[in-house]
Parts: sequence; C-alpha cells; structure tokens
Amino acid sequence: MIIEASVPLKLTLFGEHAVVYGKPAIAATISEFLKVKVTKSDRFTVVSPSLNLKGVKVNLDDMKVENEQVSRLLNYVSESIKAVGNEPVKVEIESPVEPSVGLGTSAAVIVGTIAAYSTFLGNQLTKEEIAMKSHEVELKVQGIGSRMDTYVESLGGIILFNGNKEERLESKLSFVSGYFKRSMTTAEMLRKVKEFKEKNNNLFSRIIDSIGDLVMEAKEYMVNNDEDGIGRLMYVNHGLLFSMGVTVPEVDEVISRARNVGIKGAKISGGGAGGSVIMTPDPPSAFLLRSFGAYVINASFSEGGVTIKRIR
Ligand SMILES: Nc1ncnc2c1ncn2[C@@H]1O[C@H](COP(=O)(O)OP(=O)(O)OP(=O)(O)O)[C@@H](O)[C@H]1O
Ligand SMILES: C[C@@](O)(CCO)CC(=O)[O-]
Ligand SMILES: [Mg+2]
Repeated sequence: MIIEASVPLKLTLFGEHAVVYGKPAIAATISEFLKVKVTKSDRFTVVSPSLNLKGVKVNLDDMKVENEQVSRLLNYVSESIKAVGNEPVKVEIESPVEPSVGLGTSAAVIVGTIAAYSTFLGNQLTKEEIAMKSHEVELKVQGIGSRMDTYVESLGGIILFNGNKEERLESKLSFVSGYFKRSMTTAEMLRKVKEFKEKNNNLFSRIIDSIGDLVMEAKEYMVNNDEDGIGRLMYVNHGLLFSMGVTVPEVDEVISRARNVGIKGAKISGGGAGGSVIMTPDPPSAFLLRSFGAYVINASFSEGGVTIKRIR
C-alpha cells in the first residue's frame, strides 16, 4: 500500500513572530504543494531529494541518526513518525521549493508525514486532529512556535489567528512571492527574537502590540479588497520586523526598491533572515524580485488544506 499526502505551502501575510507571543496574524495557503509518500518497508527510511545531502539515504532504524547535521535536517520527519506509530515505513518527500524558505516547509513535512502515516496505519485523522498533532511536533522540534503554519496548511484558506480562535477570511486580493537564500532557519530566528525580547522587554511589547494592531486593520482591508490599504500596512509590518533584527540587507534592499518604484506593498513573509518576500501584484513586482535573485513561486491562494490519497 502507498499513501500520499499533498500539503499546500503558505504565506504569512501579516503578524509573523508577534503571533508567537499571542498577537493576531494572517496566513494563507498557496498553489505550491509538498508531497509525502509513505510505503511499506522492512526498515525506517527517509528519502528527500530536495535536502542537499548529495543523495544520501538515511536509515532511521531505532530512530537514531549518527550525523548531527543530518539529524537536524530530519528531525521534523522522525518526530512526526514517532508521534503516530512504530511500524517501519519508507517516507519520500517531494518539495517544489528548497527546505527552509519561509513558506512553511517545516510544517508541510510534519502535516504530510502525520497525515500519510496515520492513514497508512488505518487511522484516518480529521484535519483538525492533524493540525493539533502537527503543532505539538513542530513545537517539540523548534522549542518555540505558534500553531499558525501547521493549522493553515492542514485546513487551507486565508485564516486570521486571534488568541486561540481562527477566523476564515474571504478576499479577492492576491500577492506575488519569491524567495531568497536564508542565512538561518526559523528555529534559529525564533531564538534570536527571544533574545531581543529579553534585552528590550518594554520596547518589544510595544513593537508587537503595534504589529497586533496593524494585523486587525489589515483584516478589514483584506475583506474589503483594499489593495492600497494592504500595501501600506505591508511596509509598516516589514519595518517593525526590521526593528527586531528579523531581516537581512538583500531583502531590505528589494523592499526599499519596491517602494521606490511605486509597488503598493512589500514585506518578508515567514521566519525572515532572507526567505520569502511578498508584494502586491503591481506590474514590476515579479520582475523586481527576479532581478534581485529571488525564485518566484505560484502564490495564488488555494483552499482545502491537506489531501490524502491511496496510490496503490
Ligand atoms: N523537503 C524537505 N525534506 C525534509 N525536510 C524538510 C524539507 N523541507 C523542509 N524540511 C525541514 O524543515 C526545516 C526548515 O524549516 P524552517 O521552519 O526553517 O523553514 P520554513 O518552514 O520554510 O519557514 P517558515 O517557518 O518561516 O515558514 C528544514 O531544516 C528541514 O528539517
Ligand atoms: C515566524 C513564525 O511566526 C512564522 C513562520 O512561518 C513562527 C511561528 O509562528 O511559529
Ligand atoms: Mg517553519
């Protein structure tokens, strides 16, 4: 039997990082999908051609991986397997993008593995159950993190996260997105933001309060399809992320240039330190991203979240 889960990647439209400290945020699934295939096997194996390990196949028997770098790359997969069962399987991951680009690849690996492996074991979970289990795994591996990425990729759509509530949003707005090489993973950036918080507690509170306020304003602009309003807030959100050290010069340059050439809005999307950048869909947006070396992706919104099918 072969089970395949297809998981949409996501954009964080507003509120990344602040959401980890209880502030609202908006995320949306896009039309790029990561696939996880689970097949019967006599030993645990993970195959992921997009992981830059020069074609190494890793044997996860006993869930022990000797090489530390490999272990770090695979711990989202191995912890997801452990959360579901212990019957040996081969897990194959096929990603449309490189790992760690701010598009929720970590969440997609977890959601896909949990969805496919639990179905393989005859225990089909609801999307809410997949979301909940996936968040536990992401938190365990990263140490810090919100439920936003795992939830939106499990259920799909445009979702406002506000405290422990989720609100589905309808909007005709669209975004252009491209990603840059990252200098650190989201887990590392989350620790950096925590250090910033510890050194600047009052300031940090005021910055994330402002992010929270602009997210609630952005919600109104989203549902009213107001691209000018959304664009203005994208630059403000980016500036507040800059102030906490979440951005890198290459990305700040492209955002600055975007404003200079009249693009309505631009900001990073996701964990930062490079990674994904989103812009309003003005004529020069995709060209500008490419001219700065970004890889442009299909950022049109998708609905429905994770899908699971039996291949054989
Ligand atoms: N194709 C893949 N195969 C196996 N593991 C992957 C794959 N893609 C991502 N991962 C895992 O996810 C990690 C990257 O997670 P990270 O949170 O840094 O990026 P992201 O989820 O794309 O960004 P963000 O959380 O900001 O949206 C990788 O180090 C690896 O452990
Ligand atoms: C940076 C962050 O806010 C979004 C990453 O996509 C982390 C999280 O919410 O767990
Ligand atoms: Mg992630």
